Amino acid sequence: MKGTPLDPGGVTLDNSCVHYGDWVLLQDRRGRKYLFRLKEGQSFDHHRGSLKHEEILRAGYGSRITLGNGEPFSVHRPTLEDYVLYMPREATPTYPKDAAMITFLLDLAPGMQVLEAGSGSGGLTLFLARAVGPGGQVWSYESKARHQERAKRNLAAYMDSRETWGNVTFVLGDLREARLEPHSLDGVALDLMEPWTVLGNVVTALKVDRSVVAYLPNITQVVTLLEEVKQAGWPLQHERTLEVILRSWDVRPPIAHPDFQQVGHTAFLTQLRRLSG
Ligand SMILES: C[S@@+](CC[C@H](N)C(=O)[O-])C[C@H]1O[C@@H](n2cnc3c(N)ncnc32)[C@H](O)[C@@H]1O
Repeated sequence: MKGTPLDPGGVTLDNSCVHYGDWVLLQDRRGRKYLFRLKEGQSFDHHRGSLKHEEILRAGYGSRITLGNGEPFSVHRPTLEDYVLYMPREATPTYPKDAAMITFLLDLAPGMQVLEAGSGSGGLTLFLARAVGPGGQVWSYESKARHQERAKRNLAAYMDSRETWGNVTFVLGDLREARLEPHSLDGVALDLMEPWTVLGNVVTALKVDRSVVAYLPNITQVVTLLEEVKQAGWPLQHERTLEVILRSWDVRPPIAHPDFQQVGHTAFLTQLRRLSG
């Protein structure tokens, strides 16, 4: 219907349409995923046969397609989770379940200003950029040029085939030495080994009552972080430390049980909230 939320512009929205240059995710019947971009004249090669990119383009997103030997694949537009899990990396990206929870703990909304360090491979950057939207801003600090380059390329490649958000500023440098405007940030996400070394610089830039979330693989890091906060006397209140436990199931009746292979531990998320003191 014209003018409804389903068709805001009065035009038919076709979500299945794929173009050369777009990202495509092929999924086999066991759930294995293959991420690549469609290129004219190229083929997708699998140990059971190959598929011309042209055939995938004609089939479109949301379709089923078969290899010459009958092996079925479904064709999808990769989600942000797919993209971050399968994109090239220098540093290990924040795991998507944790990146999603970080945007939630920071209570990010369109138009907000958020800072992160380090950029790494740009995984968390993408989640933050999507949460604050085109009217917001992500300041992404990274001390290693090689990592920053990878993050920039991953971001550009993701945006390429989509609307450009234009809301990420990459800064090459150590966050400890950054000159940040006081009370300018709605949130800070730290995915680095020693977050307590940058907190002193970040705390004054954070607006009162807003949060810093640190992503820490080891509980010993969480303990050190909380000790350092206490010792330094920063006006930060420990809100909570949590793990995001994701347990997938294999449901193909009569089979129905948790998957035998699971993602075990990734990291702890520690949320600290800025007080006015
Ligand atoms: C685990 S990676 C971050 C991964 C990133 N969150 C992602 O999703 O791709 C940690 C990064 O922090 C950077 N780093 C460590 N200490 C830093 C500091 N003081 N200032 C800026 N970057 C820092 C490292 O060089 C590394 O690239």
